[in-house]
This record gives sequence, structure tokens and C-alpha cells, in this order.
Amino acid sequence: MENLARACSPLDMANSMARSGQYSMTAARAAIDEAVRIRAGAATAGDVAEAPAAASAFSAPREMPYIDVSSNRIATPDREVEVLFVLKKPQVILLGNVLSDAECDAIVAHCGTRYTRSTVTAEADGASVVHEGRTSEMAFIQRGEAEVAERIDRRLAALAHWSPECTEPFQLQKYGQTQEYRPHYDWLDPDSAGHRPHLARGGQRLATFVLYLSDVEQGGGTVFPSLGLEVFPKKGNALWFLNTDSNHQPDTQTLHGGAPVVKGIKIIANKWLRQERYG
Ligand SMILES: O=C(O)CCC(=O)C(=O)O
Ligand SMILES: [Fe+2]
Repeated sequence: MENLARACSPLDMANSMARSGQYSMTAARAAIDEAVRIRAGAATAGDVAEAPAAASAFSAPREMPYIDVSSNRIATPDREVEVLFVLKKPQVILLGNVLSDAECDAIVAHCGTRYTRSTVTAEADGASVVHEGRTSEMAFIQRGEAEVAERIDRRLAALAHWSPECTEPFQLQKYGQTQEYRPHYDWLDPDSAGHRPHLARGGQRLATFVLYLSDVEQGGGTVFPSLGLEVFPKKGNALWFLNTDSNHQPDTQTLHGGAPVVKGIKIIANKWLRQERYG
């Protein structure tokens, strides 16, 4: 109540209540909505019963990263990118010519042999654990580590109108024959105890860039089972999708995965855009 009176954002309050570990996100939002209703009632001449029913405090749209797809070419400070397709809801955009072949090769070479078996975030305790649903290998490029990665970071930030500081470092994924990442969500689940510490560091993953760093001879598409959509890797292309709605709430239509590679090697770099500064 005191926080509402001081006009904190309801979503920030709900996030911090959830982060405290004492409330699930759902319980935090319900408690705040209830406090808003009581306040609205108190403000109407003391007659709570006749107070207008307050809409949820969470209905206001919040700032989102966005890509300008009003034409089929996008100028970034150092490269012209092509818009290959746009799916409007949920938003999925395929971009061409985002990276040059040389940039793809430089990023792959930079990671050399530093790959280890990929992990996922355990729902119970947030630990990084090996999972049969994700059989690829992974490697990270930390911020400031490689000039080529910095340049691409700036390009993606310009494309998405979002600060590079509010993004995770590049995560590379390498898939050999038969390797895959079964359908999953990229958003962090506010109601999962294991995801809460990750949410506390940078907030929700609002959007995903998948950069294709290699061509794949056969298989290895990025699939969206709820949308009937499959996108095949092409070196230099980037796939973008929003993981949440405009209120920053998880969108369950964004279920997606990496189909098994049949022939060749698939290498991608993930870039996740967060609500807040990350790291
Ligand atoms: O491999 C792909 O195409 C998608 C990878 C992915 O969804 C992820 O790493 O979160
Ligand atoms: Fe994913």
C-alpha cells in the first residue's frame, strides 16, 4: 500500500515481491491488484461497495524492444539488413544479411574448442543441469572479450532499439548429427523457484535473436510447434522473436526448438534481450 501511494510501478513491485521468494508472481500480482482496488474504494467518498471495479494494474503496455519492419530493408550504422518474413502474433521475424560470412567465421574461430555439453536451468533450484532434451554443446563470449562480438552487439542493439547493456552475453550452440534442443520457452517462469534468481538478475527475457553462424546440409531447423513454422539455418541470417506480450508477461505461443541435425554441423549464437541491465 505504501509503495502504491509512492507510485512505484505495479510490475516492479510484483517483481520485487516475487524476488523476495515469499510470493509467487501470480500471488504478488493478485495482492497488488487487491491493494489497488481497496485504495480506489477508499478514494470514493468512503463507499467501497459503489466504487468502480478497477482494471488490473498490469494492463498498461510497457516499453518493448522492436524492429522496424515498415520496409524490406533496414539500415543499421554499419550494414543493410533484409527483412525476409514477418509473423505478427506472436512476433517472429527472419532477417537476412545480418552478419557477413567473415563475421560468422570469426565468432566461431574465437570460441575454438571452448565448448562444453549444453545445460538448461533446473526449475527446482535454478542450477545449470545437463538435460536429454538439449544435446548440443555450448560456449559463451563475455562482453568486451572480442571486437567482432562487440560490433555485432551494437548492430543488434540498433536493430532492436534496445541497450546492449540490457542483454545477455552471446551464447553459442553447436549441434552435430542427431543433436537437438527439444521445444521449450526462452522466458523465465516467475512461478518457478529455480527461475526466480535468474529473473532477479536483469528481469525477463523479452526477446530472442538466434544468429545462424553456419549453413546446415540437412535438418536443424528452428521449429515453432504451436505456429506450424520451421526456419532453416542460413549463415548470416538472424531469427528474432518476442517471448512476452506488451505487458512483459510470458507468451506460451513462443514454444520453439532446434530440430535434430541430419547432416552437417549447425552453429548458432543466441542473444537474449532483458527487461533491465544484465550482469
Ligand atoms: O537451435 C535452434 O534453432 C534454437 C535454439 C534455442 O531455441 C535455444 O538455444 O534457446
Ligand atoms: Fe530457445
